[in-house]
Amino acid sequence: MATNGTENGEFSFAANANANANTNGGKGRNGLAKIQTHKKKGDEVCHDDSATPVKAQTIDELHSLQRKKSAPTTPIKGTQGGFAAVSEEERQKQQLQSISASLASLTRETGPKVVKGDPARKAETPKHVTHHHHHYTPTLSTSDSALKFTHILYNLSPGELYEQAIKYEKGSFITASGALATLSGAKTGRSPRDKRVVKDETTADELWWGKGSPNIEMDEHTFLVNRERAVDYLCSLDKVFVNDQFLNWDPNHRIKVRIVSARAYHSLFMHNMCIRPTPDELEDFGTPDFTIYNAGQFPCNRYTHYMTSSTSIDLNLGRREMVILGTQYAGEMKKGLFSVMHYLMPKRQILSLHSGCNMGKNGDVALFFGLSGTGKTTLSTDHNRYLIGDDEHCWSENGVSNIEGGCYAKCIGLSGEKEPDIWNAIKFGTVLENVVFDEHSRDVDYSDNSVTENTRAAYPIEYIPNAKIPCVGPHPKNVILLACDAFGVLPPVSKLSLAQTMYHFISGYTALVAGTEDGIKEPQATFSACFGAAFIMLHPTKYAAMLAEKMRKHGATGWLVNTGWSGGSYGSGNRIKLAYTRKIIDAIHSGTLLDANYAKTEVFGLDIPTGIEGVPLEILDPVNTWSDKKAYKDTLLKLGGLFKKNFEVFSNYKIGADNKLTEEILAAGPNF
Ligand SMILES: Nc1ncnc2c1ncn2[C@@H]1O[C@H](COP(=O)(O)OP(=O)(O)OP(=O)(O)O)[C@@H](O)[C@H]1O
Ligand SMILES: O=C([O-])CC(=O)C(=O)O
Ligand SMILES: [Ca+2]
Ligand SMILES: [Mn+2]
Repeated sequence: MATNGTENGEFSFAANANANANTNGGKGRNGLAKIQTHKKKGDEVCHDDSATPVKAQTIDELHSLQRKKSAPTTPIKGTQGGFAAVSEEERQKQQLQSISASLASLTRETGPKVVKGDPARKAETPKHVTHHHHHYTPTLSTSDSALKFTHILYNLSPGELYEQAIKYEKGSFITASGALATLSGAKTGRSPRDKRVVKDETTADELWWGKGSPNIEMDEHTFLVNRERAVDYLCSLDKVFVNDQFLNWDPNHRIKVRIVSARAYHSLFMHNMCIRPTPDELEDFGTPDFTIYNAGQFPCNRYTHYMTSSTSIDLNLGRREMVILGTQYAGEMKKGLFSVMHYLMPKRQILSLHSGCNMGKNGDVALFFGLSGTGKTTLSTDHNRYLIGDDEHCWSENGVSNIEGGCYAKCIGLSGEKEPDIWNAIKFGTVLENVVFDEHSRDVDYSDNSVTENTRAAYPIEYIPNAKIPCVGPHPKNVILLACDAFGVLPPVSKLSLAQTMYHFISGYTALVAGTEDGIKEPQATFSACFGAAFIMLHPTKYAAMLAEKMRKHGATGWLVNTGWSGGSYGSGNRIKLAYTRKIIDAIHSGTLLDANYAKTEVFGLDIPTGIEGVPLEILDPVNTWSDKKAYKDTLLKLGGLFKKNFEVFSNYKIGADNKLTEEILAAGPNF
């Protein structure tokens, strides 16, 4: 035995100490006391750990053991009648060919060379390399871009996306509750004035264009210029994220979407917001019905026709493609796809709705319409009811279905006491946009609007404990129209006739408070047809007629709920307590409000209940809560006038089969 531990020419403190331990009773050669570990009887060698040895010879080998090779994302289908199905190798090749085809430039002969996997993992040599070839004969012309590989990070899991975000995207952090905090860059909300739709022979006739329409026209050629810009940008990167997912829980009307993006944040956001395919469904995915090219970090070219800023969100219904340039706000993808559904679904006699939706234990379904910030997510997330969805739905002959696989909740002022289900959904896997947190504890301060007022959480719907999965339900019984009336003159709740429901649906009113920085501002009335004019593709009366028809057929009751101010306008009154609004909503669901006694209000002619359990009597008629009665009347007339003015453009349109409903709707507005 070597005496100084230099066996094999190596020096080891442990070996040295052990050797000494045997010869001089615990004293090292230099007289220092040896650090004594448990000395087992009869064991002459002192081990510094008794665990079983690691099964690796090198550090690299050790690390390679840590990650188990996962089953292929999509398992190989069983063989049928002795004939082998497509081999895994072949299937992977086809999938990559499809992705290369998606990313193909329209002016060069081949799609990019794509390879699966993270370029950072050099050890893993690319196995499946694919080039997409157009059908004409390739020429020998080539470019630098044709020589390089683009790595495809395909349907990554939340864990993988967290790591990509944290390693490569500045501003990505794990919060104390496990969510991924991200920044969406310069844009923290949607850019409706930069959203363009290709006007071609078909869409020129089908879509709503002109005054009031959200569809700003662009031509096909300009679309292709922007598409090429986005595709070239994406292919120039070392890696892009590709998500293949679904929209719409109604299996007969499911839409396959592919999202190509440059950021892990975008991939995780869409992973949460769209419906996640099972491995089997992914295997049969084939060609997507719609593709998004999100090159949001790259601006559009101001020399390109139609471009008025560095942002452009372009929809081409004919090509079934959307291109995003110059905005990283993830909501553009969500709402862009919603626009597509607002086009595709009505073609199939299915009504698409900007609404939340939930269902009681007895199967009674309620829809919650309302503009941004009026309470769709907050009120459809109800501990006593099943959540079908918080924002986008379809109403077909078979009932309702959620379009999405996740929720997108506003976070400003969020508290665990007031909104426990949303609070608890902000955990591992959830994307938290633009929030502020403590740099050490990573506790989020939901009251902090330093980055933006529009802080958001995107989480899979199953993070809400009583989510109804699959997210479908029977025909709605109640249709609740939410308005956040910062003027404080609309009653907290009123029961609507069918004509009134249509009037308020087409009006799409809310009044939010403009920026609060330079002191108190006047409430700003917003009218947005169908409570989502920014996303509709056809004329509002088309959707209104479908809603009226469905409500009549299925005997649904309409309600108008003011989740805004009481006791005065913004500045003197206060926002109605969420607890009271919840009591009102409870009474609608249970049916007790349907049977209550009602009184009519002046100007708007609304039927207001004379009592609701758990809600102070005096707030039910807003006139009681204003100390200055004249100011109340003036404000009421002012708002009534705004409604009238807004509705003028709709007075020439026929809604439904005959003129009767149209006349009733026109008469159902404010009267003074
Ligand atoms: N009485 C009330 N009723 C409903 N919401 C209230 C009330 N008082 C305050 N709020 C707050 O208003 C906000 C409503 O936002 P919510 O996320 O539900 O909007 P949304 O209608 O889903 O909008 P979006 O379409 O933009 O997602 C929440 O922050 C909620 O806490
Ligand atoms: O789309 C968004 O950014 C948020 C949202 O739900 C809406 O505005 O209706
Ligand atoms: Ca919402
Ligand atoms: Mn919304």
